[in-house]
Amino acid sequence: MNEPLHKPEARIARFIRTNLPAILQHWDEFARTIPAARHMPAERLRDHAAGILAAIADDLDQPQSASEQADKARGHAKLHQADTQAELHGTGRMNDGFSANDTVAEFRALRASVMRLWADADHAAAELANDDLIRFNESIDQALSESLQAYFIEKDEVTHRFDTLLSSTPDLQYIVDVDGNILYANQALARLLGTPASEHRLADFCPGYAAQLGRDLHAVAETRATGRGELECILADGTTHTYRYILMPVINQDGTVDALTGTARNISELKASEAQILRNAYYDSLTGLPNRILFRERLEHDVRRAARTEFALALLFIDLDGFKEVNDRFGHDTGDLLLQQCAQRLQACVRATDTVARIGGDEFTVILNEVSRIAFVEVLVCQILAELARPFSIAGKEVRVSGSIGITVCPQDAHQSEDLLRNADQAMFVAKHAGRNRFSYFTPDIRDSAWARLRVIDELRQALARCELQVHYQPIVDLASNAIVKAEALVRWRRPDGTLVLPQQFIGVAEETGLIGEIDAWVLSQAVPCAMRLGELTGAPFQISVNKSPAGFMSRLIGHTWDEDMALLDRVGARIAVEITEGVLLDDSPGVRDKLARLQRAGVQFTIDDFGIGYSSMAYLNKFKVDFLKIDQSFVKDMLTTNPNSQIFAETIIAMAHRLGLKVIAEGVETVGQRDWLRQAGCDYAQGFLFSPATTEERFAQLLQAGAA
Ligand SMILES: Nc1nc2c(ncn2[C@@H]2O[C@H](COP(=O)(O)OP(=O)(O)OP(=O)(O)O)[C@@H](O)[C@H]2O)c(=O)[nH]1
Repeated sequence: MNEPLHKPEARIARFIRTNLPAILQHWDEFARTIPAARHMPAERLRDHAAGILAAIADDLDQPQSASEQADKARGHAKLHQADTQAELHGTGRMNDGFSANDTVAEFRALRASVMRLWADADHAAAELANDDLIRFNESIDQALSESLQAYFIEKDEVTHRFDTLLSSTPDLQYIVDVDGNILYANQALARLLGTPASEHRLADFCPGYAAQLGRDLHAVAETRATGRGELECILADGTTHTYRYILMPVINQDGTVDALTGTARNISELKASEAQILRNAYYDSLTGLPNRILFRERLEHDVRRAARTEFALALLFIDLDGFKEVNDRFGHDTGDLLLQQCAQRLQACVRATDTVARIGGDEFTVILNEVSRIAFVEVLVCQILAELARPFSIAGKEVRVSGSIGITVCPQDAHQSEDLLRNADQAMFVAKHAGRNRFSYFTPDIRDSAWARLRVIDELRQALARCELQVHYQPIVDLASNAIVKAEALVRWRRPDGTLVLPQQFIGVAEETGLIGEIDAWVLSQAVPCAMRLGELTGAPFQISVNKSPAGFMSRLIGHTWDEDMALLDRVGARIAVEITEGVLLDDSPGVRDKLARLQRAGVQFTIDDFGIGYSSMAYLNKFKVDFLKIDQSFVKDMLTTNPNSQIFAETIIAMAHRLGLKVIAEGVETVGQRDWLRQAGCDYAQGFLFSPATTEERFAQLLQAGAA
């Protein structure tokens, strides 16, 4: 059965439409008291209100059943099917930051404005209570209800979106009151807290920092400045994590602060990688010891501190002896393990306040602080030497090295860290050259001779560039015929002022610095054409021996000259004999073996120099084709005077060489007696001052043409 419809009464609708500007102006004044509306442009405020009033006026024009009217009074009827003006209003106000109360207040103001103007419009008081007014109120209630419903739907959606956003991050996000009680926690924080987050305080996820967080929260609330901090907490799984947190005040419109918002980020990985970067920059990755950079910083710091106390500081420079051989014999991995064990042994010898550092391949330094008596340093150094010389057990193998140690003392020897390091290095060098496995104190003499050595290195480099080196040739005589049959090329260094520098004054330095490679190559480049010229002179191939230093065989530095050597030697073959020491043949490394094989393929002959004073293992004579043995001059020198054993050695070498099909050359022959003895012992060749010292090619050619030395 159809309900009776109310006849439309359009008086208020008409009134609203006719008086809209006045109603809005009235409402406007009222609305201005709403805090959130204060900063909004007047038109936007009015547009919303005008829209709602228009919708209400339209509604009032519609016929209504009694139940529709009742529903409206409770806000349960919908004005239209599509989104109503009121719903749009609610959504808009939510997004404009209005509170629900503000939104309700707007409707109250609208209602009051219409009613006030309606009353002022001179209508009869009785008429005020008529259906129009009731319908108007019902409509406004319905609109208010729709607006609020839309407002809360929008609010829920926005909250959900924010919650999703905040929960998608692994960072902890929170809103807390000033005492740290949680008002909101995102999922990451809620998971850490376990039980509902609202039952917790922020510090509950990190109880050890409750006091710090409490202080920070109050400071932020008071100062309104953003607070920052770091805390470290042990999580439920027992792992320790570092969090960096931010706290920001939520400032109310009246300027007060009841809540704070913030995030806390787990920076444990960042911290770990920062620590790793720091370790890489300051620590040696193999041994874990401070590296050169940190060592320098500590030394500078310790030197400054020592200057403020009455204590001395001692600096030790330790270089392992024979470490290269460990690498060569057992492999680089064993070398690495040895360095690690050395580091541990060194560390175990010193106090926690001292520094052990690895500053290079097999070089370590030790800073000893607060040295009251130098005797203590010496005791410690002896202990270190003993520790390094004690066999190492690496992967089931026994490996042995030793150490050479230089010691310098601050302030006695120097005040600057740079000078101290140089002193200790120079003193180590002295210990090494005095026979290794020992220590040496720095002295001014050491500095002087180190400077002299540096000067020689410098001058030698220049000598090579300025062609100050010369090659002299010493005749090698056939003892049976007394004829010159070969020569040994020997390098000389004549300074521009005419002074001659003897080989023993620069060959050692050249070997240490790798310059020997260049020198050997240069000598060869002179000897090869000389051998050709002398051959033309005599009408038969003439052989010159050149020395090839062990460093020249082993050093990688001079690799570039090796190919140049071979280019020359491939052309001349047996006109060149290469003199090498036993040590070269004992070196089992592939690099040396390869070089010897290349020389042999070129047809070059080999002389073992200084035979009898080195390892004399002789096993290599079986493996490697040698052409000549050179009896060291030390045997020749005293064979007829002080040491008859030298004769026995010489006889033995000659007999053995001949049985192996090798020829023997005696060097350092100075007397007729020595020559005659060697001849009757069966020695094949000899060289020495008795025949001629090394001389220029011109003089040598004259000797050769004269037919005898
Ligand atoms: N296994 C290994 N070897 C290294 C490392 N750093 C440098 N070396 C090697 O260490 C050696 C150091 O050279 P030297 O000090 O001349 O060798 P040494 O045999 O101890 O010589 P002396 O000091 O004269 O006794 C070189 O052969 C380098 O290649 C490393 O980290 N691991």
